[in-house]
Amino acid sequence: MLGMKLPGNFFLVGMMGAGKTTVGRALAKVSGKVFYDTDHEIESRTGAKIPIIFEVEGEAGFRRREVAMIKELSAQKNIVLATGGGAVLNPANRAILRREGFVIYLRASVDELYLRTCHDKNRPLLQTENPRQRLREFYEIRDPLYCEVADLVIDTSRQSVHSLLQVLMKELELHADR
Ligand SMILES: Nc1ncnc2c1ncn2[C@@H]1O[C@H](COP(=O)(O)OP(=O)(O)O)[C@@H](O)[C@H]1O
Ligand SMILES: O=C(O)C1=C[C@@H](OP(=O)(O)O)[C@@H](O)[C@H](O)C1
Ligand SMILES: [Mg+2]
Repeated sequence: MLGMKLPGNFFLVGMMGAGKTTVGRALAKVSGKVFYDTDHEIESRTGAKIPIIFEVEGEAGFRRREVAMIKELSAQKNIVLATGGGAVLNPANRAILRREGFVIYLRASVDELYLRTCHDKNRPLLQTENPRQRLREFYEIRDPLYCEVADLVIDTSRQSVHSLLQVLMKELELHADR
């Protein structure tokens, strides 16, 4: 399984805490692709962390940077790209992701997403009095959008990153054979 060559780009979508960044980095390693994370690229280009960008430019400013970054990165070949959870809200992003690569939706329950994100202060949209409720509201809106763009849906609840990777590689091999 290690080092398996699979063609094209893999794009990871899903809610905050789904594991896009973590699983994406590991997937790039085993599939021999270059890893990018839109949030990390935006941070390194601006020299500012996501919460600061939200504070200075608002969510709208961040979303403008996000769509520009997705356009730029998705033009590359043979990459794994972890998107931010809100990327699918923009129809332009959905069209690009569908067109330029194989889209993997990492799904998780709201309870699990909450447990994975509640100690992290770097997600400005969850810095509210009731982050679990916020996640629930986002899930309602976004789950259909993730499904709309996905070529593959993987349930990540109660699955370790290691076992997810094995499931993922098996599924990707099957898809590559088709
Ligand atoms: N399958 C998993 N099981 C348990 N914890 C996970 C899993 N995937 C990711 N995590 C943890 O959840 C947190 C959020 O993961 P991250 O990769 O940043 O998610 P995302 O990029 O989708 O917001 C991290 O602390 C990560 O280690
Ligand atoms: O869901 C969202 O709207 C966001 C998700 C974050 O990325 P992760 O999904 O990697 O946490 C980051 O892009 C920003 O805080 C907004
Ligand atoms: Mg991430």
